[in-house]
Amino acid sequence: MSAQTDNFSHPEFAIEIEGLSKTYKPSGNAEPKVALSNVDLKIPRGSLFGLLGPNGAGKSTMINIMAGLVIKTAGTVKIWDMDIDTDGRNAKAAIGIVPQELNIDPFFTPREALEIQAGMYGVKKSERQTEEILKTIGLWDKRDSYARTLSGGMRRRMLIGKAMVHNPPILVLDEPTAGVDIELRQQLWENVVELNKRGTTVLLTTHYLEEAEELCDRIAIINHGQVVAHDEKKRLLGRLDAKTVKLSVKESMDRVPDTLKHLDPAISTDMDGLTWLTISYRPSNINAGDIIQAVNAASLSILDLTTEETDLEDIFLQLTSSKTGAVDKRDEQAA
Ligand SMILES: Nc1ncnc2c1ncn2[C@@H]1O[C@H](COP(=O)(O)OP(=O)(O)OP(=O)(O)O)[C@@H](O)[C@H]1O
Repeated sequence: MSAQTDNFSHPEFAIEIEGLSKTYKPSGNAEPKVALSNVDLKIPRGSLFGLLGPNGAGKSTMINIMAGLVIKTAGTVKIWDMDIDTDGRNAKAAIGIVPQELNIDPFFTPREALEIQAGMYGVKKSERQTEEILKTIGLWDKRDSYARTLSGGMRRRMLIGKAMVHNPPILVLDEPTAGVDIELRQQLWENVVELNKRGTTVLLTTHYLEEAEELCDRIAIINHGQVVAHDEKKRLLGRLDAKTVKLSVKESMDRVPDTLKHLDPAISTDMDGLTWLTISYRPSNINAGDIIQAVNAASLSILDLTTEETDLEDIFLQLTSSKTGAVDKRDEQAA
């Protein structure tokens, strides 16, 4: 099924957040809790956007503000170009939220659950797309089975289906594969990618770095209520200026040759007795070719070579390890 874009315009950004802050009021003697602090975030229409962050970073607060469940302290939020303050009803209609908890009534079948949800959203019977949605989420065969007989992955898909009944152009999935086993996770990923291909803008929050790395085309990392990075996935991965090259050499060695000292290699010997040089370098300063040349120039014969790329985990750790959450907005204009 295609996202309902007919009744909506085609804004450049599916979601536009500016200066968004949320401070939870204290209960008792507790301190007020700043959950979001001056967040700017633009989510392009059509993207499969990953919002990553450690526990307590502010992801759920952001989603709950979009859903109208939490009242923001300051800032503006536009959903499909509609301000949640001045056009809340329409803004809400443009978004379907798949909650984290598997709160499904066990005595309804997928077909019934979708029909009831459509009724709650005031979708006329003639306009309901229950069959199409059930086919899209791969539950057509199970349409008349009680939810209690469905697997965790199927229930999760049923929740996605429920979020789609009013045909919103944006789907927000809060930790969609939490507690779902690896095989079903793969199925769900395929489902989400398919929805995105058909035009739905998808925003997902996740703890699983590999999920964001595999699925998302854009990623924002949030920490301590601030966006610490936001970029296309490719650029984000290319951003950490660090790579490692490992070379095995024919010669055995107990100290670093003088001509290689500037590369600061670590020397190790593997189980087969081969000598390995591990060299970390900054691609912006030197390339692997120069390193190989230097090793050859030190009269060492290279037998084998591997390089280690930066992955999202390196970036995530680098950006979220600081206590204050250093704000790095270098590439935000790319949004
Ligand atoms: N109702 C509330 N009252 C007070 N503080 C809250 C409330 N809800 C959330 N917080 C606090 O605000 C901060 C952000 O929480 P939030 O749930 O948005 O983070 P999160 O990134 O979604 O984390 P998680 O992945 O664990 O759900 C946390 O420090 C949390 O303890």
